[in-house]
Parts: sequence; C-alpha cells; structure tokens
Amino acid sequence: MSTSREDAASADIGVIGGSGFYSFLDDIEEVRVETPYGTPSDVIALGELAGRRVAFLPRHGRDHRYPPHKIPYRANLWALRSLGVRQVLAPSAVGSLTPEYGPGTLAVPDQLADRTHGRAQTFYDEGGAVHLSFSDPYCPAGRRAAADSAKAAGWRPVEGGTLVVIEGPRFSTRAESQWFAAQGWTLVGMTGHPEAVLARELALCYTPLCLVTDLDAGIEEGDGVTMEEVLRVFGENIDRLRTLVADVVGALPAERGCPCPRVLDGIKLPLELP
Ligand SMILES: CSC[C@H]1O[C@H](OP(=O)(O)O)[C@H](O)[C@@H]1O
Ligand SMILES: Nc1ncnc2[nH]cnc12
Repeated sequence: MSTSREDAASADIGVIGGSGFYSFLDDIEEVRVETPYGTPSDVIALGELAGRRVAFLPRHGRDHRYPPHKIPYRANLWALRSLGVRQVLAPSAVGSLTPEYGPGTLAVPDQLADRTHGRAQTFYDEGGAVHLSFSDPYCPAGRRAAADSAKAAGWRPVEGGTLVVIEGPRFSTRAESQWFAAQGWTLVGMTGHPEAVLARELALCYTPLCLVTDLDAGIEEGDGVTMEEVLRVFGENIDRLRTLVADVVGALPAERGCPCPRVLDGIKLPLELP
C-alpha cells in the first residue's frame, strides 16, 4: 500500500539507495518533504523493518534523473533528519581499484578521499564558521554492524579501505585510475562525497555499503567501465544486497554509543537543525 501525506511522519534509520537501488520497503507511506535546501531527489518511503522505522530515499531519484554531480545532497540529508533519522545506511555501486576485489564484492570502507569539485558540501556556509572533525568519516558502530551482518549472510566483506569520490559523471581515465590505486585508495565512486560529510554536519551516523560492480579503467583489460556494465552487475546482486541492508537495519544499535551524536557538542551552530 502506498499513501501520500504532508504531515508528521517519522523514521530513525535512513537508507539512501544508489544506482539500481530504487525501492526497498514494503507497506510504505510516502512523504514529500521540502527543505531550506530545496526538494530531495524523490518522495521518501517510510516503513517498518526489523522493529525499526526506516526511511528510504533513492539518491538519483527512482527514474535516475539526477546525475551524481546534480544530486540535491543537502536537501536529502536535511529531509531525512527532519523525519527523525539519526542513522544512515548508504548502499552504492563502486569500481574496484584492487584486482582481488572483483565484481560482486561488498566493501565497507573506513576512509574517503574527495576528488569532487563545485558541489555544495556544507550546511554551515554563512552566519559563522563551523569546522568539524572528519578524520574518520564513517560511523564505527554502523561499519561493525555492516561487516558482521555481511559475514553472517555469507559475504566475504572487505573491511576498511579508501573510497575515492570523483566528480563524474564520466568514469576515470586509465591514468587517473592507476594514480588513485597508487595512492593506496581501493574503491572509486561518484556519490560518497558530500553525502558523508553532510551527514556528519547533522550529527548523523553514516555507513557506506559499497558493492563492487567493475574493475575500474586502470586495472581493466578491456575497453573500460560502462554504465550498462555497472547497472547489469548491480542488478545481478540487488536481491542479496537488499537482504543485507535489511539485516544491517536490524543490527544497528538503537542507542547510539558511537561518537557521531556528540560531534556538534559545544559548537555554536549558525542555524537550527531540524
Ligand atoms: C550507474 S554508473 C555510475 C553511477 O553509479 C554509482 O552510483 P551510486 O553511488 O549512487 O550507486 C556512481 O557513484 C555513479 O553515480
Ligand atoms: N568505476 C567506477 N567509477 C566511478 N563510479 C563508479 N560506480 C560504479 N563503478 C564506478
């Protein structure tokens, strides 16, 4: 069943679906949320899963209308927080910069390198400077829950590693790809930034769930990556990824003992958070 309404609705876990991940929950209620940063990528689906209230938002829109550099990241994160969300799971299709981690591998990186440019990447751009720690960009409790759930479900997850986020929408050249790998970076995507830092700025837990769809251009024998290849491989893995995300929802601690909720303590914010 699906209804549409504007009034109060809530969730405590948000799932932001990526390429090929356009629906998630059953028995949903759909809400349209407007924010000071514009309209989110799509209506947000609310439902119940594993005893938790969950909000699902496809970051590109259900029809994949937003390319990675045009996604309304600030509106998306603000909207989720305004619904009550405090923990975010972020499934994403990524390229691998490590030959051993081939298509179908699940990775839960612990670091991020930003190679984007020109994207709005902060809520705090007027009314006073706010500088938050981002040395560890992801929620440690979320990463633990993700890796443990993946192992329990028979995946062999790659724990740790660095996701480099490129501006896109084009894929990397072979030289760029080889350069990224030479830095020790292990995964490449186009949406992990500024999504993670905006979550941090709203004191949300943010956990990436990266599904490798291809070996990026630098380690690829063939013609290089294509969008068709990414979507095909993602489609081959979507059922087990959906199941995994549901497992992680059930494994996330209801009480947040991680540092994420305290990141804004003692900081004078130039705006009121929803
Ligand atoms: C569909 S090809 C490239 C596209 O796939 C990834 O999307 P997402 O991170 O939302 O799963 C990548 O970041 C690009 O946006
Ligand atoms: N090779 C790649 N580069 C950037 N984003 C991706 N998403 C999936 N595969 C990718």
